[in-house]
Amino acid sequence: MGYKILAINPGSTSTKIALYDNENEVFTETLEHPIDKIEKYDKTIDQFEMRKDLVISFLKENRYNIGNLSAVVGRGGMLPTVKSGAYIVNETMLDVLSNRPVMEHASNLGAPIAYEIAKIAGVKAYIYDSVRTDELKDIARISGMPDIPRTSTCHVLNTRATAIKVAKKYGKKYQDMNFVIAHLGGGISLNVHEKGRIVDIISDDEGPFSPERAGRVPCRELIDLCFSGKYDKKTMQRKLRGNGGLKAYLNTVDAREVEKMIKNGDEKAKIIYESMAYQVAKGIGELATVIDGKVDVIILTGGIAYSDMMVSWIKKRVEFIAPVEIVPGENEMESLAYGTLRVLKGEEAAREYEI
Ligand SMILES: Nc1ncnc2c1ncn2[C@@H]1O[C@H](COP(=O)(O)OP(=O)(O)O)[C@@H](O)[C@H]1O
Ligand SMILES: CCCC(=O)OP(=O)(O)O
Repeated sequence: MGYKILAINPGSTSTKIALYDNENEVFTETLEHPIDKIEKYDKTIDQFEMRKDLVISFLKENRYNIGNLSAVVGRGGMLPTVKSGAYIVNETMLDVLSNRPVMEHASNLGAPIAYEIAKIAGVKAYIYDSVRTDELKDIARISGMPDIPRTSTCHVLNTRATAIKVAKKYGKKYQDMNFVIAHLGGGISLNVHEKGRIVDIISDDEGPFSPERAGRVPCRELIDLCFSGKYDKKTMQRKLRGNGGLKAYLNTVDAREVEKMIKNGDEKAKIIYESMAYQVAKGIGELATVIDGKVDVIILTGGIAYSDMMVSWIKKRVEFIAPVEIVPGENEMESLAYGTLRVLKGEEAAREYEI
């Protein structure tokens, strides 16, 4: 039987949608949202109607019959804590994402949009491998400041699907291998998978800077800057996420642009870009210690893993730990669809969300 799955992935300035017929992609479309339109909304959830209407209009204009869908899946948002895999979207989840998400993030719109479209189709809506999947070991939760325990926020969707793929390539089960994975996108995060469980992570504010994020910065100076009176809270948040990293140093979030600058002899661009590689390598080394160095494979994934320059810089520092596999791209639409397909086929169970 052919399962038809609609995947919805809201990003900061676009909503990606994709239709899958079993494992086969029927189409992927990026619905762009001009920044001036997005900026007029106070909270992320306020963009719900606008983005949902755009998705439905696109499907109607292209004569896709919503009634034919078997399931709809959205990127899982900033929920307090969830397990890996699939959850059925329910009213409790929608309430949390609408009224008290852990953080403002476009992924908070994934479940509500999926839910509305699934309602029209008369099928279930799911989220899969939410950014807030938290399987950390207790020892990983201690931060050094009791007020701020460590929790897990990282690129679970792509990294877990990629690890499952690489395990297959090695002729093994994901649950039988250990991976350290770096997702190199507009934001960078790393995680360590021990026998099928993400036991520790380095989130996008604990480690390497990235094209648009500052990563870990010296705390004392950060506090001073926050209280300097120079910046309001929103501006400080944007310095960490949105206007940090490559954007702050080189005024672009496009790694390809940075590589052009380097090829044209720009020394500043070179040291900044190489420092990003250096920090990613440091993160990989840090996470290797979590599993006593017993790393089967290191994986580099995300858009910047297309870059030979970046990959070679990271590889030379970490390949003494384990073989390095490169799986470029963010692969999120496929990961959402394949995860949901496993649920529809009965290979995995979907959880009911509760607080
Ligand atoms: N061939 C490439 N070489 C270097 N960087 C690339 C290449 N293709 C995409 N990128 C970079 O990947 C980043 C986006 O990563 P991606 O995982 O696709 O996005 P996001 O995290 O925004 O979803 C951008 O900085 C982009 O410049
Ligand atoms: C690191 C948590 C997930 C996240 O920030 O995703 P994006 O980089 O896609 O915004």
